[in-house]
Amino acid sequence: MLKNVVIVGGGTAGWMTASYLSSAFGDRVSVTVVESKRIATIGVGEATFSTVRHFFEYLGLREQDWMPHCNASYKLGIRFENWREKGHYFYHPFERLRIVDGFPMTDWWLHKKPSDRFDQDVFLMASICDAQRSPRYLDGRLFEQDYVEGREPAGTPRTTLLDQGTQFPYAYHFDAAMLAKFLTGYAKERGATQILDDVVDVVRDERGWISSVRTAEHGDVAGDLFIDCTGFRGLLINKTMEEPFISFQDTLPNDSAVALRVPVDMEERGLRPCTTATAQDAGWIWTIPLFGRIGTGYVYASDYCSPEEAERTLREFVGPESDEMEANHIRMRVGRTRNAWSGNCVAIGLACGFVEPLESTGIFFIQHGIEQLVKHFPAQGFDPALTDSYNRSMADAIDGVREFLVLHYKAAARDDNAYWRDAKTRTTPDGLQERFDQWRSKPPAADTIFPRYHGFESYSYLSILLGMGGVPMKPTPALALMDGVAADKEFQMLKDEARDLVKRLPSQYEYLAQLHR
Ligand SMILES: Cc1cc2nc3c(=O)[nH]c(=O)nc-3n(C[C@H](O)[C@H](O)[C@H](O)COP(=O)(O)OP(=O)(O)OC[C@H]3O[C@@H](n4cnc5c(N)ncnc54)[C@H](O)[C@@H]3O)c2cc1C
Ligand SMILES: N[C@H](Cc1c[nH]c2cc(Cl)ccc12)C(=O)O
Repeated sequence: MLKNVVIVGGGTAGWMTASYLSSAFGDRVSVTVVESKRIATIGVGEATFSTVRHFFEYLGLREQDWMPHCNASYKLGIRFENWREKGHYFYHPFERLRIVDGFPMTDWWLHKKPSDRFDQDVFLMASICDAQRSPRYLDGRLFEQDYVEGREPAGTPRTTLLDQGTQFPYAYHFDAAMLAKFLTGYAKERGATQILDDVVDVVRDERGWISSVRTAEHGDVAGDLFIDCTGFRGLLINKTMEEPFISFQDTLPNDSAVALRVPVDMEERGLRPCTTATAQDAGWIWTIPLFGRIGTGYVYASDYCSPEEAERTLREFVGPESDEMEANHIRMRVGRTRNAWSGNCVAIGLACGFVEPLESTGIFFIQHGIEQLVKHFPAQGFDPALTDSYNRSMADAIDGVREFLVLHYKAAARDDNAYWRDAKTRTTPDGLQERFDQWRSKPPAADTIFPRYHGFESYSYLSILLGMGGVPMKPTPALALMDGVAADKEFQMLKDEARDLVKRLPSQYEYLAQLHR
């Protein structure tokens, strides 16, 4: 059996991988992380998917075990601002749609139009986010009793439902560097070895597979399986194994970012329980509220905006609190490595692939890559069928998210400059235009979205299409022939429940202040 795993890279990908493998295999597999002291991690990556809770559960970690160490807060969804026109906003929440008489509430919304805020009419989360409420009561109970959480107390045999479509009502925001540090401790306590050194060369055998990585001061580090977590560099998978990188630049032009970390007085400002994506002249600005500061950054297309202009725009957006803060300029490699697994080398994290963080998918790709690696873990012989299956799963997840992100720009009603007008006519990934044309007549459903697992369900597509406002959606004809009484009752119930929850739930600041105490 395969015994020695060597991970190169100590960012979020490196230490998430080391933690998970140490937790999965214990001392039956040796895990070594080689990370440079000289090369910085990307320094961003702070909002997640709701399925990240399976990662922490698999490690036997409860929220109170890790959140206080990472300035973590809750994310009930994403608030998209100014994508339709200035002043307009809507939410894409972690909340499935209720079904009435066989149709999702968005279909009934298109038919009855109870108000101009579809998100407030069909989701509870929109009101909870607007009121900056916590998803948990001060005694820790979750607002939505339907969610049976903690089925297995931490530490017993774990289940990971990542690809079985659990829908938990929230995700997290956390400080990426603090999480990597926390997971370093977790992994080392469970036997992982950390070597702080630069990999300066890679030794390959006669097959071209990696036999060891050569470090500057600690000699050669041999292994059976090598995990490339070196970020955009792709030191092992691209540079050594020569796996080509497929650029998505033709369909997703945002290739740059400038980020700031800004301390804020949360007691005074409050703590919105969601990520905000505010459209700009050449991209969009993220605002991620952590406990004690905000993470913010402008993701933009360098064809339409210079780094200096982007930094000016970001500082103006944030205001005087940003004056003393140093900006972190980032060039993004958008696309994916053709095969994440080649020979005895597997790329996880930015080395595997990346699309702009509009739907917080970077850490989702890492988690998916790790979970799939355990599911496809090789025997000594490395069965090519396992490698092929792994590569298909990773390619589908990244290609599916790419298509979903392109949809955001095609569906955005904004057309007030070349950047937003070009977004409507730019090349689309194969298959999207046909699906797009279908959705004009019949709203997206499970069988008409990207067909393979990529983390999103049809309600996410409906949220974006209805929120962005650029694609007129027709009501479903059948609803005009039905009495609709049950739908009216459901709209009223949603309104009553939302009002009641806003009244009863604590503010997110109140809940987190207690948790971080
Ligand atoms: C602007 C931006 C915003 C983002 N926002 C989000 C978000 O909100 N949500 C989300 O899920 N994802 C987000 N992401 C993606 C997320 O940041 C990454 O997925 C995550 O940080 C993983 O990075 P990594 O560990 O793969 O690479 P990195 O953080 O770049 O780490 C690379 C590691 O490799 C080491 N290394 C490199 N070369 C060598 C060498 N020769 N020898 C030894 N060590 C070496 C470095 O020292 C470092 O430790 C964002 C990305 C960008 C660019
Ligand atoms: N796997 C789903 C993906 C998902 C569902 N709703 C949202 C909302 C936002 Cl803001 C990001 C991702 C998703 C999940 O994580 O629940």
